[in-house]
Amino acid sequence: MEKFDYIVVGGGSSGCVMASRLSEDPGARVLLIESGRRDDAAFIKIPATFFKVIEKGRDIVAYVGEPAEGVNGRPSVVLQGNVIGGGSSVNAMLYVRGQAEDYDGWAQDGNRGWGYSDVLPVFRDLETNMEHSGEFHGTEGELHVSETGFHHPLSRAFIRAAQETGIPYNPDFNGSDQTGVGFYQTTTHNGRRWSAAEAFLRKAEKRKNLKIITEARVARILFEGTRAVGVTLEDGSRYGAAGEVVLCAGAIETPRLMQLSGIGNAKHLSDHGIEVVADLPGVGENYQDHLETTVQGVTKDPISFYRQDKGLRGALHMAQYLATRTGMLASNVVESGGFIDVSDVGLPDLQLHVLPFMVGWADREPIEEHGIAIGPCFLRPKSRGSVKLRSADFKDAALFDAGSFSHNDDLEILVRGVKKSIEILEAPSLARLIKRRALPEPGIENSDDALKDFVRQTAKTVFHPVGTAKMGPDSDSMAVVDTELRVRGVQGLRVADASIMPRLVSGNTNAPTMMIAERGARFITGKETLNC
Ligand SMILES: Cc1cc2nc3c(=O)[nH]c(=O)nc-3n(C[C@H](O)[C@H](O)[C@H](O)COP(=O)(O)OP(=O)(O)OC[C@H]3O[C@@H](n4cnc5c(N)ncnc54)[C@H](O)[C@@H]3O)c2cc1C
Repeated sequence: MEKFDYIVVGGGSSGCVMASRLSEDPGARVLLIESGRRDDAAFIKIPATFFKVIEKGRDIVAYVGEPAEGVNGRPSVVLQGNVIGGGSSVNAMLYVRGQAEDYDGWAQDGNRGWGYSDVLPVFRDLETNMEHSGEFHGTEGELHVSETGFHHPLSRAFIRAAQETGIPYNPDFNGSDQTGVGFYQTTTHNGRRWSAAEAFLRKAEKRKNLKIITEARVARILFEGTRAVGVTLEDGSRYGAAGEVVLCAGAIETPRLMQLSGIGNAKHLSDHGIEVVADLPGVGENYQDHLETTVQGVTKDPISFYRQDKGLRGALHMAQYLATRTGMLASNVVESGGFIDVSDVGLPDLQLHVLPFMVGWADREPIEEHGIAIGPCFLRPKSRGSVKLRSADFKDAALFDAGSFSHNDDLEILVRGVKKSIEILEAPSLARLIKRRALPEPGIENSDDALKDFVRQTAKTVFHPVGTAKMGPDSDSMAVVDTELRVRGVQGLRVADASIMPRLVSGNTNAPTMMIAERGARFITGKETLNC
């Protein structure tokens, strides 16, 4: 059995950061195992073609949840990256950290050392921001953050229209106040996607002490007693870890791997004939995700992204992009949006993702016309779901319940979000471009019941699953990892991905997940300690 000091399971957003940091010490032998292929596909690199990556499906996995009452019996379909870079190679590239209050809330729940003042320096250390500098932004990190070089006229019109409804313009959602509308900062650099792989792995993969295996799935963590000592792959091959195994497989696969390996709710594991290594009832529980619905308007003129990838027009966009890295293909598509407080709670509780075309979903064909889509998305869900085992067989998909709208407040926020989005669509700067509203059907905003039904029928994830191996203090019986991300009840095992978030942050999850991995690596290498 080949032996390493550290084995990192999953080469996604967190795994790239982790493998890069652990291999900085030339004396440490590090193995990174990724189930997907390398991130060589051209569509991964070009910002606007991330839709093609999703359409083609080669570099993503779709997790299909149980049909849920909250979404009119529809199953949740949650896409996740299955490629080097993981989510950061297939996502919409929005760089958003969330609110200071998110992290202060984690700390108030007993996670000492995870307040905003603790995590802000880490965000800054990782970042090179092309526009912003000062208290909130870094200028020397590996992660390039910039505004894309292309802003669609519909994105600009949205920003003006939203201001006409009273929402302020905000040039920096990662600054002192998240409130407002504007252009998103993105993980792009010189017109290309800047994934965690580009930022952290490209340099590290040249090191002799880092071995990367792709297209290989970890099936189980190996234990000697309660110490993690390695992993077994699907094909039966084994690798040893003299130091630690670090789980970075994402919020669906990480808890599944833990359960398959004997870490989880003892009763659930025993029901599937799995020998219990550690009884941790929190594994796979506390699943949270962001859901959004959609408000769409058909434009008078053929100005949107609709069919811009086809025929001669598509070829011209590609030629411009290849020659100059500019034009529509340099756009991350979800260029604009914002954060608003629709429930008068004193902080934004709703995010808007705006697309300069009318998008469909797994169970909803796109409207075949030019238009704009405004996606209201709740920020701090109260609903909870779970990831459990269907069987002890690794090949069986997880029994996954997204818990969509299991708490009514989440539904109410989206109803308010739809009303606000309609108001924006009807404000002068957009109204002059819009021929008719396509979704929701005009008139239904007069009935809250009809709006609720519309939300249940159209709500979809924005692919931010977290929380299934949550961090928490000793007093929390559902905590899976301690504040240095060590799995409770065992030795030599940590989780350093999106699973550890106790509560979902108020925004997109890629930047927070990389921050978590960076801290995890600092704890492992002893660069930082919380003495927990
Ligand atoms: C389509 C999409 C759009 C998104 N848009 C945005 C956005 O614009 N901005 C933003 O901030 N966030 C966005 N996100 C979310 C963000 O990308 C994720 O929160 C983040 O990537 C999670 O990082 P992670 O390391 O926890 O998991 P991942 O990045 O998913 O990494 C997990 C990795 O582990 C691998 N893996 C899983 N199981 C195994 C196994 N058994 N053996 C070996 N390898 C395994 C997977 O293939 C994957 O590469 C988006 C996500 C998606 C899918």
